[in-house]
Amino acid sequence: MSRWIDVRKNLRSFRFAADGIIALFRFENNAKIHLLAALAVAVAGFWLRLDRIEWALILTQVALVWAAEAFNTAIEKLADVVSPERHPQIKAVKDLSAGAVLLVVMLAVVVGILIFGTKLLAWLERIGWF
Ligand SMILES: Nc1ncnc2c1ncn2[C@@H]1O[C@H](COP(=O)(O)OP(=O)(O)OP(=O)(O)O)[C@@H](O)[C@H]1O
Repeated sequence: MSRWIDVRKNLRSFRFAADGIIALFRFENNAKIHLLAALAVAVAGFWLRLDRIEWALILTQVALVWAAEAFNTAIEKLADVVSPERHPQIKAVKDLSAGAVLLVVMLAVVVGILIFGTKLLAWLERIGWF
């Protein structure tokens, strides 16, 4: 009788997924920028002492941006295999996919401003800037 959960198969899938994440941050320029941005946000988060809910919101935004970038990269690679030559539909597919990343990034910036903006203002007030 086959086992209900094949742990070895799960572990193999996990390794392939990890390979995908490593390739994303190793070879994709935009993903590298998003990684650096997330590191900067983490430093700012520790510096401004975010609370648990704020960390949860920020980390959710980081995850959304990274996941969107990974999906976009996958779609671009698939499109390049399906149609190495230029095609108007491939243009639409790639533009939509890139647009999805831009939407997520723009909303992440808004969330970042909402969270860090008030913290920064409070800090500036504390050090007597106004
Ligand atoms: N096969 C294609 N047919 C039509 N338009 C394309 C095609 N490939 C890319 N484009 C257009 O170019 C934009 C950028 O695509 P992409 O990020 O894949 O870069 P690229 O032009 O293929 O060059 P590179 O792969 O060197 O980055 C897409 O959003 C799309 O507008």
